[in-house]
Amino acid sequence: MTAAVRLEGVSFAYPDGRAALHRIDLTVEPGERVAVLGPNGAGKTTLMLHLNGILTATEGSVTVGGLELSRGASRDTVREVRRRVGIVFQDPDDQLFMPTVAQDVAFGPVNFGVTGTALDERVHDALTAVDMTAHSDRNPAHLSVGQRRRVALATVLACAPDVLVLDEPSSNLDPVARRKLADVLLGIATTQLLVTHDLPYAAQLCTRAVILDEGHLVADGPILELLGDPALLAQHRLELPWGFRLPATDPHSPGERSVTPPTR
Ligand SMILES: Nc1ncnc2c1ncn2[C@@H]1O[C@H](COP(=O)(O)OP(=O)(O)OP(=O)(O)O)[C@@H](O)[C@H]1O
Repeated sequence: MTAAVRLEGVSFAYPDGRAALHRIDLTVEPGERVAVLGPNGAGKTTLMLHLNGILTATEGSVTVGGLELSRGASRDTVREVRRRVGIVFQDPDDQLFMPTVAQDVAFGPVNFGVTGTALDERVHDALTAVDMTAHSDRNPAHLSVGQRRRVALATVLACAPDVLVLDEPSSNLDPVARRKLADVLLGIATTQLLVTHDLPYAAQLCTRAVILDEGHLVADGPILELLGDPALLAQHRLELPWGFRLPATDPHSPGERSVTPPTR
């Protein structure tokens, strides 16, 4: 089976010379949900930006569904990878720029050639998934931060990506929006990478976690095993919130996961 995402020996240094990734090897299979954890400055965002060609590895290779994103990759390759990989940035203002919510959500699919009824359905389904249909004619700039985050997610869902990358998806969401987002993410079979400091949310959504620290991938395994290792967490400035207990059994195992089907 072709990996959804494969990084082999990926190193990256910013133009000012700061080395941010060191020989990262990571393979994510189709349908996996992987949490990317680590302290501030660990390299999580840098890694994420390699998955659709915003940054290109200084050394090593990144492939998405078998397509390689090297420095010399053609425009067509980068465009196809950008169709396959949807990134939801932490700051929704990075991806909202149209006069209305509906136009913002339609922007991506239109760009990839979707028109007519298919386009209307994409926009409707994506806004339904994030519970924002009632706001479709509003100016995104007039929405609250949490509402803008939900619209930003809809802009990516509407493109039906093979790989969904989310940077701190739970920040600024009220508890209901947070729960509904979890339902949406658990209800779609898309491969997902979740970059987050919200360890309970990661445990709820992901089966596997990787820990980055100072640009090195220092741990990779079942998320409950990693989060259940206090020494490992302490070593990498990770902490479970006060009073939080990991589930005694794996909530992701068949029959035990509680998933509310998304309304789409
Ligand atoms: N544009 C840039 N130029 C130079 N160095 C950068 C740039 N962006 C990030 N860095 C550095 O690269 C390293 C990794 O940063 P990155 O943003 O990937 O970390 P992160 O794990 O996402 O952190 P956080 O949890 O704080 O969001 C840090 O040392 C950071 O200072």
